[in-house]
Amino acid sequence: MNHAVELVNVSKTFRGSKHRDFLAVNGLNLQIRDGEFFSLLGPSGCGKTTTLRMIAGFELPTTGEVYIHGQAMGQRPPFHRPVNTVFQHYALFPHLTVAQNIAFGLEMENLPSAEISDRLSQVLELVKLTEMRDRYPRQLSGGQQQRVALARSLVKQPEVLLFDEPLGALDMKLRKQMQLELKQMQQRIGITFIYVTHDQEEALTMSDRIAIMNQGEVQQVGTPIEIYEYPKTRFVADFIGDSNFLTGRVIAINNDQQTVLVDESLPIQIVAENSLSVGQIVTLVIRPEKITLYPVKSAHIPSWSGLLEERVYIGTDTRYKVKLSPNCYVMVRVQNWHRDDLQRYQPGQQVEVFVSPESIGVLES
Ligand SMILES: Nc1ncnc2c1ncn2[C@@H]1O[C@H](COP(=O)(O)OP(=O)(O)OP(=O)(O)O)[C@@H](O)[C@H]1O
Repeated sequence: MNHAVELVNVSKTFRGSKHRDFLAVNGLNLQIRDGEFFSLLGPSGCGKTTTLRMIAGFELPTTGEVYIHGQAMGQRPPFHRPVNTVFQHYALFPHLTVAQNIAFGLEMENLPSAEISDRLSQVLELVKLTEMRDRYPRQLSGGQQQRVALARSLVKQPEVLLFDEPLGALDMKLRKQMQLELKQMQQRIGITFIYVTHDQEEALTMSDRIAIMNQGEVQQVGTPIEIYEYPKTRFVADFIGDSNFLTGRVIAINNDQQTVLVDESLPIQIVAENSLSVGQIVTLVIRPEKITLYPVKSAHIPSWSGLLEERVYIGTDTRYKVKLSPNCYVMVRVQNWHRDDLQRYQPGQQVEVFVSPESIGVLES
């Protein structure tokens, strides 16, 4: 398969003061496909920006190699790489119009004016700024300024576009709108986007695939559905969305269903991808919204009995805290379909807690 970008065993150590070195990126192997919207997601300081800067050529790896369309980048400077970076702080020239800002890079390359004009009109159309071509940056909204910054990169026709938290400065509503616009634009032009963000919802909304990073290492690479529904590590399950983590011991295995005992008194059926053995200690990952509450026990539905201790109304959903045993609690999220649902369960009430075996993740621990 043709990879747009490949990182082979890439590490970056920064020399600190008093010879204290800092390993910001540790033995990264990544393959980013041609035409893919790929995000690097992780908490502050996990090495996302450093990884992006090594692809762009602003930093050189301490070890390993970056390949772009099969070519080793070695020590090539940024302007000799077929990539372009869109930053959060888009420095538009205040004294140049939208069109002049976008065409600036092409003029520096001394391209023929007919070609500049053609490419400019195409890109203006693409980012829907044709009507605003003669305005100055101060006459534009934040979102429009961001589109000019994007157009300025697109007009250079890079094979790969790199984004470092490009929407960080925008307010929530505009940010959401720009997320959709960016995604649609990427699909229209079909080039590879590599996108750095610490915002999980943003990554889930826009990406074809996501790499979750922590402390300089990739924890998991997958589609948004794979990452959310099948987290492979506790870090991923905790970082993306909310999770209940329950420690359990495998007590029985029959066919593809296993029975796990949680907190030594609460049996539950699970379906594990990997083979488990009786006696093994595992961590169960249960998303709060995968849990169903019932007011009374049913003979047909296996459930845990619990005491509803807390209820928090959060608009779209209500969040409950249910005590299953003296040391074991679960958080439950129930969607507020009808206004009547809001009063259905009261703190102090006994409830039944049900989770389908297919909805339970298993981490071996
Ligand atoms: N030039 C540098 N010199 C020394 N340390 C650096 C340098 N650049 C980054 N680091 C350190 O490397 C680590 C990774 O930084 P990086 O900017 O890649 O993280 P990040 O995941 O992008 O975080 P953020 O979301 O906060 O930007 C951090 O601990 C940072 O302090």
